[in-house]
Amino acid sequence: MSVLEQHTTTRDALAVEGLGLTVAAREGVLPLLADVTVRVGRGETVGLVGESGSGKTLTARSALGMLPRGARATGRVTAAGVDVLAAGRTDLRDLRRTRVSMVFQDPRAAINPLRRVGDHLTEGLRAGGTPPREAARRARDLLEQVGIDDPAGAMRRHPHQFSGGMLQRIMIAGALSTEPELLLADEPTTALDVTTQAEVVGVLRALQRTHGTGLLFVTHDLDLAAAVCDRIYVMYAGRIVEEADSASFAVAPAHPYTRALLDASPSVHGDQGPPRAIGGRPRSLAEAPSGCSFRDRCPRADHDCALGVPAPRPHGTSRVACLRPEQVKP
Ligand SMILES: Nc1ncnc2c1ncn2[C@@H]1O[C@H](COP(=O)(O)OP(=O)(O)OP(=O)(O)O)[C@@H](O)[C@H]1O
Repeated sequence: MSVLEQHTTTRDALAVEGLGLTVAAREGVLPLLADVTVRVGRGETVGLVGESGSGKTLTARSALGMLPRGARATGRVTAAGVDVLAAGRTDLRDLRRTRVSMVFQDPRAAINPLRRVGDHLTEGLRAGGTPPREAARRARDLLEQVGIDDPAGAMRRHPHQFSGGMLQRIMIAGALSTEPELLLADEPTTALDVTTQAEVVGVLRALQRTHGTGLLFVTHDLDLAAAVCDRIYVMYAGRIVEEADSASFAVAPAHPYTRALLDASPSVHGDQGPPRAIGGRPRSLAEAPSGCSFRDRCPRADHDCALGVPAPRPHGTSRVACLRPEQVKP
């Protein structure tokens, strides 16, 4: 059986199970991710949040088999039914072309400026065997769905003729053109102003729901994650430290790191006074202390936290990797 055929109707759009990632560096083997487990159901929106360098992008890219050069991976990554870490080049190419798409932070960096928008939008479909006329019709439909006026005219224009927000809408249309099972959106609105951000997120969510696509939404913006996602994973130093549904995430964070992130966020923490920056600086997995990686920045840490990496365990409606979780509010 080909790896492309290893699917059932009930499987998740994405299952990252115990993913570990290392790269060879001058100073030796450098760990980047450890025991990362992330699941995205079909049609579900799942957030991946954490400070810069926590491993969000590496985790998202693993779904496409886009690992850093020379990286060694352990664990299992199944995206749209494909065993990504075991898949060969052809299977990975097919996966990226039709079943899993990605929207990046900066649309201008992700589109060829010399090609017309229509060529960009139809290439995935044409590569999958859709006749050119049909591909063009589907692309115009999608442009209409993402709110682009005069879709036929837009198809003939070049990227520089659109604003950043409009171009990101076009990228979203392109990413969903092949009706993928999974969409990876890595900080898709960070480069946009706040009003445009809200519009683009609205478009993304509406289309994702219509198409039943699983969405992994990578962001450092907790407000946005809480507003957009069904469930949220919190990453710190290359590990998942908490998994929560978005309703309990903001009101009852379980991991002290999640609490600290919320306290540092301008508005999620509501009426608890001005934002408080997290003391110390974020660690990479390689430089994290032994035991719990967050313990040198954690107000609740004690000597037990140095003894080993806490295993994730249920806590209220969340799962948390902490020996001293926050009190869950009733
Ligand atoms: N090819 C590589 N070689 C060595 N280290 C790497 C490589 N790629 C990423 N890293 C390191 O792995 C860690 C996680 O990187 P990643 O890009 O996933 O973080 P992130 O959470 O997405 O951060 P940001 O929000 O800044 O994009 C960082 O410390 C980064 O420097």
